[in-house]
Amino acid sequence: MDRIIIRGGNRLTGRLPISGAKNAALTLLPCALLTDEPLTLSNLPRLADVDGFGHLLNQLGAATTVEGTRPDEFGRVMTIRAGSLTSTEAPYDIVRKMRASILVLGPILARAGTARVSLPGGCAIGNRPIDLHLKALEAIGAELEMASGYVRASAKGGRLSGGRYRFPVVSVGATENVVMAAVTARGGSCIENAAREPEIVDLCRCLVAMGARIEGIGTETLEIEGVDRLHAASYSVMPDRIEAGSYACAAAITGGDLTLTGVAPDEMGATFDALREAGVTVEANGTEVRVAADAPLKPLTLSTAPYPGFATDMQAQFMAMLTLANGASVLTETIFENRYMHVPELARMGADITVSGRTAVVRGVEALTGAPVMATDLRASMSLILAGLAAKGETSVARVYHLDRGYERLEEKLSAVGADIERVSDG
Ligand SMILES: CC(=O)N[C@H]1[C@@H](OP(=O)(O)OP(=O)(O)OC[C@H]2O[C@@H](n3ccc(=O)[nH]c3=O)[C@H](O)[C@@H]2O)O[C@H](CO)[C@@H](O)[C@@H]1O
Ligand SMILES: C=C(OP(=O)(O)O)C(=O)O
Repeated sequence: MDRIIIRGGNRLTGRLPISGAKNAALTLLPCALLTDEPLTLSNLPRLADVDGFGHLLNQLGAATTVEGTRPDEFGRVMTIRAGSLTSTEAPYDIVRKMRASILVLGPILARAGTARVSLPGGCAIGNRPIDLHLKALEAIGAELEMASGYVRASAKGGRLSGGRYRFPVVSVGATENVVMAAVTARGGSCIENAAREPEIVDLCRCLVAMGARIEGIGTETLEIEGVDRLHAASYSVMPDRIEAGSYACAAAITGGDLTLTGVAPDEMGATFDALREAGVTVEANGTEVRVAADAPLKPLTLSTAPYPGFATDMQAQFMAMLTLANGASVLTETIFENRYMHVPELARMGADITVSGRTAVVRGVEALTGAPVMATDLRASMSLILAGLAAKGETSVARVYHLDRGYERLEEKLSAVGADIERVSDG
């Protein structure tokens, strides 16, 4: 198993390219199941989850071809052609490893009139139920049956009817599933209290490029007019706002000066606001953003919330950064009940953090010290990398496969801007 070794203390400077967004890629890939014509996605990040999703599409009968495989290139272009579906089932083994596979439920059901998808179950960061995915699909004409850990969905008369659904709480995944299912329904749909994350906007724009009719994109009410069929399209995946935020924290925690390239600054709202509040310089110029810090960081009070609020996917990275702030910060996690697993690992590096329920109080310390630590989930892993970059001495981060789900060529990007970081394989 691989580990990442960091000898901390280097100030990061230079230009760092941002990849395509994992969380957009994983909802754009299943769109290919909605048409028998090819969907070409560019700026796809090279990540374990994207490869895994490609394999799932293959199992369902889609052919995939990939360009851009030169080792020195970032991103890839994948063309997916789902001429016909040879299977309508997403099995437990795949869904268990990659939770985003639940996002094939809506598209398979829309395309084939029936789908059988394993229930994902819990995961390290929380329970992650899918009841809202199912209720929203029911509202647009799905009939559901639960048996042996699977959900079997079918559309009355072989095609979804469309309908109205108001989410009781905002759900990114459930909004994605129901939108993909509704675009080819017989009638119209109205989805209220829909998630407004930029990744949902990316999804809707891709579907529109494929011939879907969607009004209200980027708002909490999506009006969808079902069309008989979708067609071929080419679409470029949006920049990864969480990767950009993570490297912005890397600049801040090392007192560095990084220019992030290939960013969509308008989608970075709460992350950049919080960095500025901490005293970090954030200057956007087109698709480039300079992030620089030269004074001790100020403490923050932050609470995670759906977009445009402060993203849960940034909570762990900010916590690492705030361990070195000049005072006490208060972080509240409102989306996932168990997303503080990085806390004991950061404490092993000298951080002073107290968790009580959903709230963590982070008291800034003078310095962190390197230590062997264990990654527990994707963003928790990044928080340990950030801590390691600033710590005195050597940090060894185990279970790097979590990072490989969401950060394209992390050690290469960081060493190019001055980090002393390497990946070692223990065989
Ligand atoms: C609103 C939010 O910040 N969503 C995050 C969530 O998306 P993801 O799609 O995984 O999760 P949801 O947005 O669906 O979950 C939001 C909340 O709704 C609850 N819920 C969800 C679905 C459901 O059927 N029933 C239910 O009760 C969840 O437990 C959670 O408390 O994790 C992703 C990966 O970290 C992040 O990129 C998303 O930003
Ligand atoms: C937890 C994350 O992703 P996933 O929903 O794919 O587990 C994340 O992107 O932070």
